[in-house]
Amino acid sequence: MNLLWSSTFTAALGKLSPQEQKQVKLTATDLLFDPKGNGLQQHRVEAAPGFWTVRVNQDVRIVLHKQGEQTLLAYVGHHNDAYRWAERRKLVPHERTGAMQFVEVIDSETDFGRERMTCRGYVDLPQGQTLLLEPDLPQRPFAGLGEDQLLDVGVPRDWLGQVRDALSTEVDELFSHLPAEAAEALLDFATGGRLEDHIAQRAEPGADPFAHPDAQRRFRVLDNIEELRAALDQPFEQWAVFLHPVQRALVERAWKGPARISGSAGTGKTIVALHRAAHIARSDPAARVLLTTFSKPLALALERKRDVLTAAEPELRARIVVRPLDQAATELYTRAFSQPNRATEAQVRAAIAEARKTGLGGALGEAFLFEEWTELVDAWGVADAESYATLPRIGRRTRLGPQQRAAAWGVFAYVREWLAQRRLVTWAAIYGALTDWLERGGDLGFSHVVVDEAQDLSVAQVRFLGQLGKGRADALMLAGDVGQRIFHLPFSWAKLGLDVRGRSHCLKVNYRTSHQIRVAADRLLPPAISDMDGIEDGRRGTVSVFDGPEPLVSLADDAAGEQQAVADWLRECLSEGIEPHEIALLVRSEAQLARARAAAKAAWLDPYNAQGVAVMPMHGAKGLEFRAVCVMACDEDILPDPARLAAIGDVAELEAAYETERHLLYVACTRARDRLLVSGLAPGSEFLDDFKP
Ligand SMILES: Nc1ncnc2c1ncn2[C@@H]1O[C@H](COP(=O)(O)OP(=O)(O)OP(=O)(O)O)[C@@H](O)[C@H]1O
Repeated sequence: MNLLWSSTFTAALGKLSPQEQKQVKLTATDLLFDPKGNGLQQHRVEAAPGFWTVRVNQDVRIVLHKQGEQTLLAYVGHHNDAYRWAERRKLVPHERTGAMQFVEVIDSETDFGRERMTCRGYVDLPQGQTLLLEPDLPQRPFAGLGEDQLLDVGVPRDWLGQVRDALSTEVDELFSHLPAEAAEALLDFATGGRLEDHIAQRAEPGADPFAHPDAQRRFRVLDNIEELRAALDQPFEQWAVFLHPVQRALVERAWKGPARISGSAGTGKTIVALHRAAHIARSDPAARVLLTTFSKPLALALERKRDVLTAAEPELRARIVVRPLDQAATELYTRAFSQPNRATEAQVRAAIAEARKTGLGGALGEAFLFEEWTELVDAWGVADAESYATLPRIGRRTRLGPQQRAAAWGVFAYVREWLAQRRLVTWAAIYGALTDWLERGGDLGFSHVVVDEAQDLSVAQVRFLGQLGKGRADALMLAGDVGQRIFHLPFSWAKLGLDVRGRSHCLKVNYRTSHQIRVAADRLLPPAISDMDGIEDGRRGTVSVFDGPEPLVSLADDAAGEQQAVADWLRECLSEGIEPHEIALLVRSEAQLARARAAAKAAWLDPYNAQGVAVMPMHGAKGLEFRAVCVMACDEDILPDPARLAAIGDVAELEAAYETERHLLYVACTRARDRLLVSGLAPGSEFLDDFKP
């Protein structure tokens, strides 16, 4: 017998109480041992051929679909709900694509279409008459689409009429009844995209309908008891089991060099990175994979996800090592050389200041010299005046004449000496030494490296990774979004030896953020952003898989007013069942944290209850997600941060720094799944003009 698992079962299991979930797990495990279910009470669902129910307890039933030797865990719910679910579904391969689908039976009495004509095109006049507002009259966005076009993207034949008839006010409701591939295609079309971009792969005659890429995003074969246990233990982690066909293709692809996965926030780049690491380890028993990112909290989050993904494969887990990149580099450096004594940024700044006090550096400012040191001299390991004089100043915009370079070198030589006397090494020096060491044949200890949040790599890290990627065709994969670069100014990867041109792929389905929040956040950025190597990441054509309320912008006259507005919003979130730990208050920097804490406190009578809410600067929220987010203190003189702009030593970099501030607001807003409030003091940050429709 083959036991299959469906994403609808996962979603339904998550809605039951913990006690009921436990009982469901026991019954499901019994099924694997006793597939015929002889010891279990099973009943055919008369009105739905192929469907059966299995008794879990007095009230709860698992819905199975049986076909030959195949048993599919389809749904689970309370008695009447379970039967109703089964009675309204068919499990059939799509006639055009061949992908197995649950097709909903259309029931016009109780289902889709019933609310029609109570739509927004009408308003009530005071005297009780109704006026038709022509401009807002709902359209039928899919009326002009032909049968072939709809079948090509996976719309079931039964639903062709409903799709063509649907009014623009009904499409959200419509999508919730359609298979995901069809809903995504239609949503993209309704928001200006092309249906042709979503034509589904057609299965070969006789092919297994469950093996079709679109079927694999909702059905999974369970091979053994460990897999079933792992799936039941982590029932809500859909991402661990059901990949989008595009995600799966990228995970399993063979590359001819370093590859990059891009896509706007929430499109599953991290998920692809994780599955890629697991795929490599699975397909090559000798592989040892380093899965890395830039910060400790993000690495911890990756580690937790790795454990979920490899729960049934402990051997695999041991060969996927998760580390922040700096930690991995430190361990490698210690092994190759000795324990590094690392120089802090403050020490380097102090050395520069000292050099200038001795009269070095001419008219060049400290901020400029620090950037020149960090981005260029230190990053490239420049060791003498001659090399500096002829070094192409990649990524630096202000031109320096020979005399200015000579003056600057005086300072850098001083800093090098200052660090050497104290036996201090900078991060760039650590990465530089490792780059040279790799070039000389040093053994990394990993056969493959997968990097998440790659848009925030430093120059020295990119050089190191470039060297590492030269070894084998698919040794390196990077995931990142240039629109979320918040720590460094842009620079060319290719010029540093890391060339992903022709191997860069953009994900377009957003799993995290509601359609409404994503659309508003996308307005903060240009529709397409090119990196310094000319690779363009388009945001157009991205679709979200669910809807939610419109994001709100609230500008108050004073801090007390903002506090009140945010506290009201927090209470509203709680009244909707959102837990405190599912909410975040984000601010530009540490200095505004007190404003956020005051708002959290004001929302609760008992301030200790406020502790569950995450309050942090925007930078710290990178890679995280929450059901509800309030981005606070978006004041005119806080965002963009005037201190950061003032610290830019090279005026030619100002625009890039300004864009980075904009990215930061984008990152903060896209942490929200369902609800987003952006607040501040009037007139508010200039970026908010773009955020509003
Ligand atoms: N195939 C999938 N099925 C279900 N959920 C998914 C899938 N892929 C991604 N997700 C979910 O979507 C959310 C965003 O995914 P992820 O963090 O990988 O996106 P990202 O592109 O890395 O985002 P960011 O750029 O903001 O870091 C997560 O909650 C993740 O579990």
